[in-house]
Amino acid sequence: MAVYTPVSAELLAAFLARYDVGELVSSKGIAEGVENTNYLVDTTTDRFILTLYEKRVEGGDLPYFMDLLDHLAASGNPVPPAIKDRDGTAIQMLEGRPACLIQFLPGVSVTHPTPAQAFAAGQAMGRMHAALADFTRERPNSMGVATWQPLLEHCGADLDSIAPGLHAEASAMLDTVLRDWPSDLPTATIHADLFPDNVLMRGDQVSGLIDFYFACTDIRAFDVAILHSAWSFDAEGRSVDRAVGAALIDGYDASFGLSDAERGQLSTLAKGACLRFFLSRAWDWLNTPADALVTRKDPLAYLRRFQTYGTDDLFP
Ligand SMILES: Nc1ncnc2c1ncn2[C@@H]1O[C@H](COP(=O)(O)OP(=O)(O)OP(=O)(O)O)[C@@H](O)[C@H]1O
Ligand SMILES: N[C@@H](CCO)C(=O)O
Repeated sequence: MAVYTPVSAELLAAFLARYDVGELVSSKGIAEGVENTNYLVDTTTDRFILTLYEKRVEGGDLPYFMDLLDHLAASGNPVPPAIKDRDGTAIQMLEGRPACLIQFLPGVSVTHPTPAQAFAAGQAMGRMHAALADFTRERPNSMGVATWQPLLEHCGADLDSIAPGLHAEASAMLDTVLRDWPSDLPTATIHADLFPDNVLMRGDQVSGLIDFYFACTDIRAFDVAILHSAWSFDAEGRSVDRAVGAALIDGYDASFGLSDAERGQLSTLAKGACLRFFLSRAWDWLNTPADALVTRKDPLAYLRRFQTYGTDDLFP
């Protein structure tokens, strides 16, 4: 369960008193997620998500994320803007962490996406990219290609405690990706973490896109590659569902589209996506505090995906 920072009922009730949202009825730590502390909060008027920003989210980046959400919401994308208190402030401090009260969106995250759901997710990403074409703010990717070598070095030989020989294998993965990484593809604002658990669905329709805290300026097609690597494998990364993968790309093409140059680099971008999530998971595996209520995610699930992108042509 991702609750790094416990919030008492008394403190939460006092926090909510800043807003016109009624009084606290109940709150519950949310099991999903590894990055931030999230509570589901019910008041006498509505349901909300309370997020306390933890390790990888810098407080100084929050105004960028809030502007991005406001921009997407204004253009009809199903994203949850932060609620403003009576003074018009969205970004607060709670238990020493930056915190926001966020609109709750209905829907569920799918665990085993169908091609129809994958099409809808690809289409939703395309609509998001279309809406972001005139979003002018920029943020470097804090988990982008330039960070992978230092992160690998920080993990160091400890990687071998996860699996024997893992440090050497990860170094070889990095060499491959850095050798092939494209430098001439269009950059734009991307979500950079659009996993199935960050897409809320009702049936085959997308009802919410959440968790924009890795959003940044990077190669736009990298977002599509991240989507592909996250959606078209089983959780352990052992088997790939080509129909789901193809549906993601078809959905994206239906609402935005890839150029031939972007399409030709998807395999390299997908390997980069695997390396990024392998490294963040490996770092967390080695460094998660013993008392954190969080379920660590398996880094090897992304090593296996990387291997599959290396052997199979998943973007014919
Ligand atoms: N606005 C929202 N509406 C409904 N549910 C939400 C909302 N925001 C978050 N959630 C729920 O909380 C869970 C965790 O949120 P989120 O994905 O933002 O956490 P995280 O720790 O940043 O996760 P991740 O590991 O994906 O980076 C989601 O899977 C979803 O169930
Ligand atoms: N979505 C990521 C967590 C964010 O870094 C993962 O599943 O590893």
